[in-house]
Amino acid sequence: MKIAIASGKGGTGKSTVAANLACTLSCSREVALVDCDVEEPNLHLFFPAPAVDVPVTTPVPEIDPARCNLCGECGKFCRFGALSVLKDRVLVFPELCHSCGGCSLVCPQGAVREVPRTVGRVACSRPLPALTLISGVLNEGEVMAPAVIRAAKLLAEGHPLTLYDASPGIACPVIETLERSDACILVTESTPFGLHDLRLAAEVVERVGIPAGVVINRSDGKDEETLDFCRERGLPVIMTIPFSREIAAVQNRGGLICRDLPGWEERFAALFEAIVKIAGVSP
Ligand SMILES: Nc1ncnc2c1ncn2[C@@H]1O[C@H](COP(=O)(O)OP(=O)(O)OP(=O)(O)O)[C@@H](O)[C@H]1O
Ligand code: SF4
Ligand code: SF4
Repeated sequence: MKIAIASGKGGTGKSTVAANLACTLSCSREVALVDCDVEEPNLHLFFPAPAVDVPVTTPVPEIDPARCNLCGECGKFCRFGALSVLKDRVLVFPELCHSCGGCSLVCPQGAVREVPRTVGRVACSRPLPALTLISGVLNEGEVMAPAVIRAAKLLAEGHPLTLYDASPGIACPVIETLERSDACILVTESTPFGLHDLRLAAEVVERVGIPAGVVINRSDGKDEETLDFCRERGLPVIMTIPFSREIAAVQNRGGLICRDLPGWEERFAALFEAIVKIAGVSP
C-alpha cells in the first residue's frame, strides 16, 4: 500500500504528518518512508542514522563528430532546447535534456549515443527497527527532480507499506510522487493561502484519480471555510492538528510529537485507519 502526503502550499506540515505517521506505524509494522521533496529533503532530520548513498543518473546524448553530418534532425526533434546544431558542431546542454531518447532514434547517421549523467542520489537508512528511510536528493543546479523521485520510489518497491512525502506545490515532481499511490493525505492550513492551494492540490489528485483525505494543520479552531470546501468537494477531513507552541518546540528540536506528547501516537494511528478506509485497499 502506498500513501502520498502532499499539499499545495509549502510549510503546511507535510513533513510533520509524514514523519509522525511513519514513526507511529513502525511500532506495529514494517514501513518505508520516501522523501520525495528532492530539492529540499528534510525527513532525515527527524530520523538521524548512517545512510548508504546510491547515485541517480539519467541518459544524455553524446555526439560523435566523426559520424555527424550536421543535418540538424536531432535539434529539430528536441522539444527542450537541449541540442543546438551550429555550422561546425552540435552543442549539447545536458541539464536541459529530459532523457527521452528521441535524438538517438532520429539521427540518420547513428552519431548519437547515450551516456549516463549523475543528477542526484538516493540515501537509504534504517533509523528505527521497522522503518526504512529513503531520501531523494537532487544535485544543486539540476532540474530533473522526477528522475530522482522515480529512483527513490523504485528503491522502496516491495515494502508492504510505503509513505511518500511530496514536495510542496502541484508541479511535475508532485505528479511523479502521486503516480501509483493508493491514496493521498492533503495537508492544509486554515488561511486564505492554505485554502487557495488546497483547491489546486485537490484538483490535481482528482485528475490523477487518487482518493484523498484532508489534514487541517495549525488550526486556530476557525476552520469553517476549509470545512465548507472539503464538504463541497467530498473530501473527508481525517485529522485536525492545532497550532501549538508545544508542537513547534518538539519539532524544532528534531523531536516527534507522537513520541514526545501524550495522545498523538493514537491520533496518528487513527489517521492511518481513516486513510486506509479512503484508499479502499488493505495494507
Ligand atoms: N501544528 C503546528 N503547530 C506549530 N508549529 C507547527 C505545526 N505544524 C508544523 N509546525 C512547524 O511548521 C514548520 C513547517 O512544518 P513542516 O516542515 O512539517 O512543513 P512542510 O509542509 O513539510 O514544509 P515544506 O513545504 O518545506 O516541505 C516546522 O517548523 C514545524 O515545526
Ligand atoms: S541528427 Fe545526427 S547527424 Fe544530424 S546533426 Fe544530429 S547528431 Fe548530427
Ligand atoms: S534525449 Fe530527448 S530531451 Fe534529451 S537531448 Fe535528446 S531529444 Fe532532447
